[in-house]
Amino acid sequence: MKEFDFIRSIQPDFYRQSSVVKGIGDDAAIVRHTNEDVITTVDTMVENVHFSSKTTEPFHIGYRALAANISDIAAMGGKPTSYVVSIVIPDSWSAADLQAIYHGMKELAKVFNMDLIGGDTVSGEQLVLSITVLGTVLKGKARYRSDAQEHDIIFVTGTLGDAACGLHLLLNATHKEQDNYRYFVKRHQMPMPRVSFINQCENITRMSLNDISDGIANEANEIAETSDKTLIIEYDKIPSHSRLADFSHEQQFKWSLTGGEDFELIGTVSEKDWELLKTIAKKTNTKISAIGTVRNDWNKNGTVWLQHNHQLKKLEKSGYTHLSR
Ligand SMILES: Nc1ncnc2c1ncn2[C@@H]1O[C@H](COP(=O)(O)OP(=O)(O)O)[C@@H](O)[C@H]1O
Ligand SMILES: Cc1ncc(C[n+]2csc(CCOP(=O)(O)OP(=O)(O)O)c2C)c(N)n1
Ligand SMILES: [Mg+2]
Ligand SMILES: [Mg+2]
Ligand SMILES: [Mg+2]
Repeated sequence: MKEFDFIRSIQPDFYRQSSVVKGIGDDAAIVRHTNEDVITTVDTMVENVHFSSKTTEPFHIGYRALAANISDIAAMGGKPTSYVVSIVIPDSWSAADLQAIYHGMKELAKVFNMDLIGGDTVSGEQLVLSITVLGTVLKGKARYRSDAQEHDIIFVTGTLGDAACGLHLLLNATHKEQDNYRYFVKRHQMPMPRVSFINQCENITRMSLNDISDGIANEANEIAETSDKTLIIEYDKIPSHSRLADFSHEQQFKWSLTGGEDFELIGTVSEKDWELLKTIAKKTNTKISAIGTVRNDWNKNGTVWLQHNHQLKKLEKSGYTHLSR
């Protein structure tokens, strides 16, 4: 397929958002927002780093790349509205595979009423998919990692370690075992960012917030550092799916703390807002768990501590990192 035919084939027939003034078809896209702050985020997925032929069908490559970006919009307390896609395509990828990648993005975009408004197409050695998502939040109402305060309750949505367990199964287990643990495999391939929950939280006066892409050991440390507070997390309170108990304690420990890619939210709220947060979670069908508290301890601020087996140990920033060599 030629570049122009490809672009024509992925061009949307209509735009859902009235904010799109110009979509695909000019030198750049134009969106117009007058009453909201605009959120912009980009994440890139690279073959054999974020996905491989063993772990993801082309459909899932598109789906989870967009999900990862939408999750960052949710982590700012916003609503995703549109996305821009940059793709590097090796010769070996068929036209049908490329359509499937876009189909994966389109399916998730439909859920959140989002529009594809532009992108870039390049040929290269390795499949790379980079997505920029735009979103909106009421003026001045964005949620920052730096807003944790003393006595806050630390919460997480959903269950942790699921996606890492799914990845482990996809890389190491038989098809039969993968079928037996379809839930975990699906959590890796088709994560669902927590947009509806966070968009119902407008009456929570203050909340620090981060999404879990690299594992809570990382994300909790980011909250502790930027808020200059001490986070105390109780390991036994970290929620996990009941079937994670089929795996070893070491695996459960590693996946739930450092596995990443669950695209759940971790945040902190004041004690007085905790009941309201639980009500919102119930209304939006969101599992929510209190996993610890925030302290202001001058000689520990900027760090996270894990209460486990009657011991309090420093939880290092030990999740997934790039450029580690
Ligand atoms: N290459 C880069 N150039 C400019 N800013 C970057 C680059 N990489 C990361 N950032 C910025 O650093 C911050 C942390 O990025 P990252 O750890 O990837 O966040 P997340 O885990 O939420 O995706 C973000 O503000 C991001 O925009
Ligand atoms: C084939 C394969 N190997 C390993 C992983 C695990 N993995 C890759 S990147 C990553 C962390 C999240 O990606 P990153 O680019 O750091 O996203 P960000 O933190 O910027 O949102 C993890 C756990 C994977 N998803 N697929
Ligand atoms: Mg990132
Ligand atoms: Mg993030
Ligand atoms: Mg990362």
